[in-house]
Amino acid sequence: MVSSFTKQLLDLKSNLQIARTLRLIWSLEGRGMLFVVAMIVVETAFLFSSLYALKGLIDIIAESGGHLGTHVEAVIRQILIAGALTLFYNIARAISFYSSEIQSAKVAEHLNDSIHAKAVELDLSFYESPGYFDKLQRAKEAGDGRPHAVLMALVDTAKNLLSLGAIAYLFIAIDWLLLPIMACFVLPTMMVRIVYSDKLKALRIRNTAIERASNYYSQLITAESSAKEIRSYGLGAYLKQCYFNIRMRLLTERYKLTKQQTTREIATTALASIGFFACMAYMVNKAIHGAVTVGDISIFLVMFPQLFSALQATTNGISTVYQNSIFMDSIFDLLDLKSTFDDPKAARAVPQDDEPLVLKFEQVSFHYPFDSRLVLRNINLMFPQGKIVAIVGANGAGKSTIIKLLNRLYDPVSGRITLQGTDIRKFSSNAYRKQIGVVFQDFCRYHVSVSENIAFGNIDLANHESAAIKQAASQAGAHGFISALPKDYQTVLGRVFEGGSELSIGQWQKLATARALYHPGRFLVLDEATSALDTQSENGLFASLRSFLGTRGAIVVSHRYSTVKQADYAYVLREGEVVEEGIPEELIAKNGYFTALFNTDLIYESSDC
Ligand SMILES: Nc1ncnc2c1ncn2[C@@H]1O[C@H](COP(=O)(O)OP(=O)(O)OP(=O)(O)O)[C@@H](O)[C@H]1O
Repeated sequence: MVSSFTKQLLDLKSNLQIARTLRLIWSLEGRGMLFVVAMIVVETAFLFSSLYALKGLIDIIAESGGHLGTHVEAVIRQILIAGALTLFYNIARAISFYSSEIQSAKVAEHLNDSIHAKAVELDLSFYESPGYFDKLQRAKEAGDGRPHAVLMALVDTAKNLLSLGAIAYLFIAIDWLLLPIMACFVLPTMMVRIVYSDKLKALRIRNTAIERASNYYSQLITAESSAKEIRSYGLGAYLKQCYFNIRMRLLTERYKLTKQQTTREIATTALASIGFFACMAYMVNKAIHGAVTVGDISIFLVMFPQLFSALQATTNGISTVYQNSIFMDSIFDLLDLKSTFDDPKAARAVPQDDEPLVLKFEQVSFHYPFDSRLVLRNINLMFPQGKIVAIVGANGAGKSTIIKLLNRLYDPVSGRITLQGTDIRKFSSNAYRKQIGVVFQDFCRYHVSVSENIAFGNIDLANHESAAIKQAASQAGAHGFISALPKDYQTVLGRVFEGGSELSIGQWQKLATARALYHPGRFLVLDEATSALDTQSENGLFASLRSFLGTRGAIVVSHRYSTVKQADYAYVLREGEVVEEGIPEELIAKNGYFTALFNTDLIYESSDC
């Protein structure tokens, strides 16, 4: 038992996390926290002074031997002192409670902000790693209240130690023997608590992975994204059972431990009660012989439960500090992650002149961060501003990967991507990305207003002109359905918020296109941006694409010939390599892989003619 307690105290990693947590709190809310600590000390001082004043009062009453008349003044003075101290104690307690709540909320907000800043700062490769998700999930699970919990547990422990010191002083003042006698009877209960809090902590760590599995099932059962399939495949009962089985496994282990703890605690608290009565008998015996006063006995009666709870709170406090430090570990793990690509210290300015820009892939090869398989091999591509360039290929050929590299979400493993002859790694990634508006294949549906959905395309703009937003929507073919929404451009979308309107997948896709068109970049990337559009909408978009592109360049990924044939140039990708390239009509004439890819479309086209 003792070894587990000392193990906790000597656990170096936990100690480092506690120190770092305190440094974090200090850096965020140092003064406020000092105030909280000071108020707690003041509160404790008032509590024990008021108790001591009460003891004095009882002693005066007892000494008067039933003739209070001669002691009235002393009694009134003592009552006033005890009353004033109790009042000050209550005020100090209220102030320390209020200030600690405020400080805790402030620290929690700062911490949430840091976690969000880290999630935004890290590059996309982190989202490929299950390890990152584990860290993010653990940090989120740890909760923003942990630093405060560590601090409060430390402060409470200090406060309880102060109380123990004050109680010990009072007991010694009555009779020093009381202290060792009670320690013998009370300590076993404390030990049981320490040992079982340690065992509970170990159980929690052991079961983290199972706990996550149960969270996964719970999320699956309740999420909107899985609601349709769960109903149509009738998966509800099965998934519910999976969740239940895991929870039962977790609960059974927990119950077993709690049961053991309870039986041991019953025995040790019985021992503590024996200790209490032994001390009482000892005190009464001394009182009979006039060695202690009635005030001493009264204060002993008041102090004994205080001693018990202060000891209990001290040991619990130490356990809480260490348990919370494990959670802080998860938060610090996340905050310590470093982005894998750093912007250059002296970043080049992205060319702003009117001269048309050219983006180039030069001998680019690439594999994803956690997969050594090359998905692009020595590819050369050219995207000039003012032209529409198509990238075509079968599923898995590497088209979307090119778009991710183009947007500098990853860097090539060899070769380079250039803008106007300069390696794009020499620009700041934010400034570079401002040149490219993208509709990703798996675009995002923002559950905010229609206007915001479009304005997100150029969030740095100070004022969003509603005419410009409408223009982007019209170009994307979205204006019609937006006008029919209850509050047209001010309608909140999705079902996450009260009164939101849901769109069809095709309508969401048109909105994503409007967002990219609203983007100020000189290139527009459409990665299968019309996959959910009806033929009429798709034809409408591409028929006018060239006119509203103006001087911008476009890079279009599509599986439909009707779209690809609008391009000035096309690259044909097969298993990560460019196997054909040229003007679409010439590629058809070649009758090679390009023609094979669009065979069915071509048959339809010719039958339409
Ligand atoms: N995050 C990833 N980690 C590892 N491999 C990936 C990742 N994303 C894609 N891949 C692999 O890279 C290859 C190219 O994928 P990519 O998404 O670029 O294909 P695509 O041509 O866009 O296909 P589709 O037409 O189906 O959209 C595939 O073999 C795929 O398995």
